Amino acid sequence: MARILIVSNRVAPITEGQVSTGGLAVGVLDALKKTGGIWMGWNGSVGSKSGDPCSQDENGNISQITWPLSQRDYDTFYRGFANGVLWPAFHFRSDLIHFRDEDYEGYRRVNRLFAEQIQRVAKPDDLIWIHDYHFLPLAQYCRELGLKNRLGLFLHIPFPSPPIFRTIPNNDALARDMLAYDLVGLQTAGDRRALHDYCERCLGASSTDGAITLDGKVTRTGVYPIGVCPEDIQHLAQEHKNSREVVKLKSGLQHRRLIISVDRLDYSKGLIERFRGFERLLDTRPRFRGAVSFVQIAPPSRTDVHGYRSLRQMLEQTSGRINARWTELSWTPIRYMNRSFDRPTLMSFFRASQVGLVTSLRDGMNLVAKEYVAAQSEDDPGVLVLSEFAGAADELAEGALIINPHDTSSMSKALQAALDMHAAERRQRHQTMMQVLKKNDLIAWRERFLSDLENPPSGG
Ligand SMILES: O=P(O)(O)OC[C@H]1O[C@H](O[C@H]2O[C@H](CO)[C@@H](O)[C@H](O)[C@H]2O)[C@H](O)[C@@H](O)[C@@H]1O
Ligand SMILES: O=c1ccn([C@@H]2O[C@H](COP(=O)(O)OP(=O)(O)O)[C@@H](O)[C@H]2O)c(=O)[nH]1
Repeated sequence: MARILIVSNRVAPITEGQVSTGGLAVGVLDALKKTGGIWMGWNGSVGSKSGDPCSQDENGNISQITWPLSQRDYDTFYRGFANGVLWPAFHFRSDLIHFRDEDYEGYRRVNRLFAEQIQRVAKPDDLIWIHDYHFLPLAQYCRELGLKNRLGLFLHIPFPSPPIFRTIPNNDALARDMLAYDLVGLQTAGDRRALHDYCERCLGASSTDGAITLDGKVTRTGVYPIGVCPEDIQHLAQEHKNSREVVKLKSGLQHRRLIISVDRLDYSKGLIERFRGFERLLDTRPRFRGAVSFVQIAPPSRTDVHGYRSLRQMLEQTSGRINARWTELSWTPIRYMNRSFDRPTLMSFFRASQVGLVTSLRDGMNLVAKEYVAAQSEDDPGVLVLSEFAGAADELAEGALIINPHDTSSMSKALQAALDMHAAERRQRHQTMMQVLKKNDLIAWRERFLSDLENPPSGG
């Protein structure tokens, strides 16, 4: 296979022990470890000039080329347009859009800069795999610079329905530029349908199941649900099951049952709804009072983007209120932590719990849901309670308890059912989900996408 050049805004730290809390970085790193390749992107720091200094780090077969963003580019590209306009709209929260012309200009400027960085590194046969909403127009800029490589985009977040996509200023220009890619990959069939619908209805493109054609240019589309490496996770969870952190967790629980959730602190994850669902469980089913603890790990994310700070305040208020209402001298119902943990520790926490709770209001995939399942022991697995609005629900609906996070009472019923579920049913559900995770693992994700990128259908 050709050399792989990956481009994403967030690049995972490849140094052992450093925590990376976003699914894109976690998934791409694991996928790239097996084949090797080049990974280019932002180094996470704000400097005086975007793209300079550009540094190269080698780690095994992965070579990382990263650079800073200037304050202006960080503010306009990352904070302003990517996370203040595209992120809310793609997560069906047009009400949170904060549009400014200078942010859109910054978004385009940084996309041009990334195209120039790619041009410096790319060899003619490289397969260029670009990730996420930060780079909708990047292929167009690469083409303008004369790059002839195969260019693929994988969108990690949902694609909204046409009326919502249309709330994004300049939506038509963005979508047209997106069609400069050779292949656009999406997490679910629903996301792909929404992209096709928009291009047909609003751009006048023609579309078949696997391609969109506009002005004679064909863009292939595909559904590639990102996966995990279940065996690696099983191994991590098993290996760390008696680690210092797990011992601390268990001693705090004092043999109580554990419901666990792990998310970046983001309004798309349904954290307030989840706290209310847990409260309803305590309210309506007294036998769980003092008998179940809920641990919420929520590392802060995008703290300087509109909407995130107020969410944090609301969560503090809500968890504080619930705890003040129910806490006993020897029991605190919600342990809410604004910090991150490394993956081995998280996987061992998952294994030590009875319920994994994912309540996203919209989520591209939600790797935590898949990791939760993979980390369980086969003999005594925990139960996954999963929002129907996370991409993961498309694959795990048979084994998880599927909920609507807006329906507090059905959430609390699902929590009760999960806590009361007999071992035989838990094992059966776990097995069903593990089969899916093994079939659609991270390697399958990478190989299917890259093979479709490398081998266009005849005539494509
Ligand atoms: O880079 P940040 O701004 O700190 O945000 C972290 C990442 O969040 C998003 O992750 C998504 O990708 C996951 C893997 O495919 C998927 O499971 C999840 O549903 C998505 O929300 C974002 O898409 C990434 O670009 C960010 O790096
Ligand atoms: O303290 C933490 C919290 C999360 N994660 C990882 O961050 C990723 C989150 O990905 P997900 O797809 O669930 O959501 P995203 O944050 O990308 O929207 C998962 O691999 C988690 O294991 C982590 O390593 N440490």
